Amino acid sequence: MAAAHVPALLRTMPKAELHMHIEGSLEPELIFALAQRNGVTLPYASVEALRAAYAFTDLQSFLDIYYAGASVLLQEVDFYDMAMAYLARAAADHVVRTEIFFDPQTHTERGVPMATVIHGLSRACKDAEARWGISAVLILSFLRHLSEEAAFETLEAALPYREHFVGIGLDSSERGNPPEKFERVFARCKALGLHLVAHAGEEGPPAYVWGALNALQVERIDHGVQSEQDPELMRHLAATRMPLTVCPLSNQKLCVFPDLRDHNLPRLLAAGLNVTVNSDDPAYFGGYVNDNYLQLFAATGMGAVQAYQLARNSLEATFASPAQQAAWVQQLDDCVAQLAQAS
Ligand SMILES: Nc1ncnc2[nH]cnc12
Ligand SMILES: [Zn+2]
Repeated sequence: MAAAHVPALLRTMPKAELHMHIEGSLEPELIFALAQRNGVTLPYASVEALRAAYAFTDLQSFLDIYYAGASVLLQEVDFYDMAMAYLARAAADHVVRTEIFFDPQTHTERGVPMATVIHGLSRACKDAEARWGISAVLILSFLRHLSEEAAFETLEAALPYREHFVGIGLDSSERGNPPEKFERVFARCKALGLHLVAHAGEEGPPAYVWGALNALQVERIDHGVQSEQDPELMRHLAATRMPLTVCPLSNQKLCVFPDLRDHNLPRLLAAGLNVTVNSDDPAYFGGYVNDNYLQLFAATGMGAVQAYQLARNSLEATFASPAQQAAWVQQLDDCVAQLAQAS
């Protein structure tokens, strides 16, 4: 396929998004609308002033603003509206499957009931599937700057709503909060039949990726870009085809890589790792999933072969059934064949 057709392929190919925090999809306009609806006073005078504060130096500088933004979410309809706005964008980007993180502790700590959070998000997932045909499921994420005891309490509070989420994750401040801190709660979740994923190797060392694999027994690594510092880990990730949910624009905005041109995704892919492309917190990092693909490919010069591989990896790394995955891969193959014919 000619290089000129690669952007069209990136835009239209069926893909899965496996690393997106729903609270990170809150656009400044929606933050202000929800603040007004709920009578919440924001420490920013306008949408523009809020957006101007999105100049991050590292993960923590982002998390401080991200948690402040989430403070406008109070009612079930707020969670519903936020998720529907994201799902409309994802469907427009030809996302056929999204596995959405949510951070219940960010809300329950402010007195919002677990049922309010989960019912609002879950209803949006169902309505989006009916309206746009997108398959959407939820992953409950524990905040790693809080204790394992707090994670256990959160799990207990969420279990009455077990049918509304497919797995659990681990996010927030990585440095100083190694995976081993959550070994027992992950073991309990595994026994409950939940899927397991964790952020590791975003800013933290390769030892945290090993910890997520060995102590937490995860099925995917979220980020994992620091794995490149450990050749043995690279060989292990390649040999096991462990999926890595990489987020290029996030890594650029949080200064993990100085520029998208320096991003190591092309090298990870060339080394045989099972890499996928995702948006992380699209409202804060300047783009949804197609923006991540388009900007990364423009910066690194990757082509159609890599585009196909990344989309296929994403579909096959979902928690959907093998038959469903195969049907999506067939859609991907049809899309590539159609574009090749037209070019
Ligand atoms: N990139 C990220 N890393 C860790 N926790 C997060 N929560 C939302 N986005 C995150
Ligand atoms: Zn993340």
